[in-house]
Amino acid sequence: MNGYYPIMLQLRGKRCVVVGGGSVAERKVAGLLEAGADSVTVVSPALTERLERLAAAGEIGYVRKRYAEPDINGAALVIAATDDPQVNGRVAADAGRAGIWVATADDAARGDFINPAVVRRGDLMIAVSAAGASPSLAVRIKRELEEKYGPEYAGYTRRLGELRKLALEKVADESRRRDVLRMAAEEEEPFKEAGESVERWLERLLKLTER
Ligand SMILES: C[C@@]1(CC(=O)O)c2cc3[nH]c(cc4nc(cc5[nH]c(cc(n2)[C@H]1CCC(=O)O)[C@@](C)(CC(=O)O)[C@@H]5CCC(=O)O)C(CC(=O)O)=C4CCC(=O)O)c(CCC(=O)O)c3CC(=O)O
Ligand SMILES: NC(=O)C1=CN([C@@H]2O[C@H](COP(=O)(O)OP(=O)(O)OC[C@H]3O[C@@H](n4cnc5c(N)ncnc54)[C@H](O)[C@@H]3O)[C@@H](O)[C@H]2O)C=CC1
Repeated sequence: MNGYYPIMLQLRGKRCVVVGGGSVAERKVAGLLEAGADSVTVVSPALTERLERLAAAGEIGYVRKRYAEPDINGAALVIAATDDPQVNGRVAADAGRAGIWVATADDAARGDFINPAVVRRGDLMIAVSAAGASPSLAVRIKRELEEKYGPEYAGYTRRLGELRKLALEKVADESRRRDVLRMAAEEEEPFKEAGESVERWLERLLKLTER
């Protein structure tokens, strides 16, 4: 069994380098951009059409050549996604020596992290991993979760965030505040009340927690 520690990384302002420009690299780049990474550079002699477009639009940096060690200078995160296991191995070794977090698309054992399958609904993020045993299982479970947690959860999560901010300001009693916030996250029909202002929502929940 593989042990992994799940964390949510803030990538804003961090240099991310993807080595390789094929279909796997394209998926990894898309994931980095969705996560808000603002400094993504691809190193590869060739790019997919979509990566070409992203490079032309300035959304990603592009170094048109085969990988060499200096390409990962100053990186915080590196993903090796070429179709050449030897190149991926060199990237992993170079990054390892430089103390840079690295993942390899062809052999998880050589890297420091792996990418889970992800459902994003605004600030709500659900990540599924089988630690490399079966990417297809992670994808299947992601699809099931997409059905259960639809696009409406983006707005619901945003409102919960606003409610929590307001409660932190207005409800001094810690245990009552915790009750209110737990109830808000468990409301049976959270979307029925979507027209309700956050202030009214808080009032209603406070009434429900009155002894
Ligand atoms: C270890 C890991 C390392 C990493 O890449 O991070 C890894 C490794 C490998 N994947 C392989 C194959 C496939 N990968 C996918 C898809 C995804 N793979 C992803 C993650 C991971 N893949 C990490 C572990 C995830 C975990 O378990 O937690 C996802 C979830 C996220 C992402 O890539 O961002 C993304 C779905 C995105 C989405 O749809 O949401 C599909 C299905 C498809 O393409 O539809 C197939 C074919 C079917 C199959 O094999 O099941 C191969 C064999 C290659 C070969 O045959 O040569 C290896 C190499 C190996 O196993 O050593
Ligand atoms: N982790 C995952 O989710 C998956 C991983 N894989 C693995 O990922 C590998 C790559 O798959 P694809 O993207 O489909 O292959 P691909 O053939 O579409 O792309 C390979 C890319 O690597 C580039 N490349 C080759 N040598 C290079 C070098 N020396 N320096 C920089 N770039 C170089 C090529 O120009 C090309 O852009 C596969 O060989 C497989 O082992 C495959 C499927 C899923």
